[in-house]
Amino acid sequence: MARLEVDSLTKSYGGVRALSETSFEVHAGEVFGFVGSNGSGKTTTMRILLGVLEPDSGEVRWEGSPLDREVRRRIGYMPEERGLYPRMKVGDQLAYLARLYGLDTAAARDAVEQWTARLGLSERVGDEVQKLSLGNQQRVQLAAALMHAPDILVLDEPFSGLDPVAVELMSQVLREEAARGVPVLFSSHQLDLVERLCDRVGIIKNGRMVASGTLDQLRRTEHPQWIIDGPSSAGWLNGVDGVQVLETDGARTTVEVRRAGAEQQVLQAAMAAGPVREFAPARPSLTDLYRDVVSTDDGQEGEQ
Ligand SMILES: Nc1ncnc2c1ncn2[C@@H]1O[C@H](COP(=O)(O)OP(=O)(O)OP(=O)(O)O)[C@@H](O)[C@H]1O
Repeated sequence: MARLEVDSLTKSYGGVRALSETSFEVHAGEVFGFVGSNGSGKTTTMRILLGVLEPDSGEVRWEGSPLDREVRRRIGYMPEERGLYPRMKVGDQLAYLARLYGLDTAAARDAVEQWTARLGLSERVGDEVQKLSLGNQQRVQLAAALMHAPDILVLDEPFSGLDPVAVELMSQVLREEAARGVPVLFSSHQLDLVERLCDRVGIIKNGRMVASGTLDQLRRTEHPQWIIDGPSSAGWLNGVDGVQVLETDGARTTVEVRRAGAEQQVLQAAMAAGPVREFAPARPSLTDLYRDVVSTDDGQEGEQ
């Protein structure tokens, strides 16, 4: 299957190490969410993908071969610093970019019409970009990335600052592009949105990819969590070894099980103390998983 492979990228800016052996893959037809704190290396990775920045070592491959100029022309990119000409009209701007990507005049006109309609910009085609709201400028930026029906989509924080309707529209468009077979890579700090939209997620910390996979793969941690809705105060747990209480809220208790099979003893202890209404594995959200992964002290803090 076609895939975009980011293989062991390392990059420093002077003395600042931005990326350390960062690796991950985005498969054709999947939406991949790239998350990490400010300054963790997402934009640097994307710029290397685009070829505007050279890595110190490592490479990026598409269908098994290093990315060359031809493949890079087939990438649709939405940069973090939105690169539109403020005084140019929306339609002219998009047509101009489409021509740069090699479309002829008629194909460029069709692409402008198609994408301005799809992104709710038909009424704005004749307006100068600078007269649009920031959210609408972002829609134009997405249209610009899609003009040439790209083979790969790379979007740096495409959702930041969008209202819920625009978020929904952009999410649909990204899913449609993935359904067309395009690998879609985007960065975001909106973890609930990433959880809803993505097939797989990569978490980067201090320039290192510290976790990647589907949500279920990320949830399969060494220490599963269980929720018990039953006897209150969790005092009944005293005496069960290999279990840590993470949260207790009256009758509802969440525990982390650190010894294989200990959850059965948790259940027995709970039932011995009173009626149990629910006993189930917890499904941590991406926000929970992210907090765990990012707060783990891996000794890399401050590494140069
Ligand atoms: N042009 C540059 N010169 C020097 N340092 C840089 C430059 N660009 C990025 N950095 C540093 O590299 C590290 C990674 O930055 P990068 O912009 O890739 O992070 P990011 O994950 O995209 O952050 P954000 O979520 O804030 O956009 C940071 O420490 C940043 O300060």
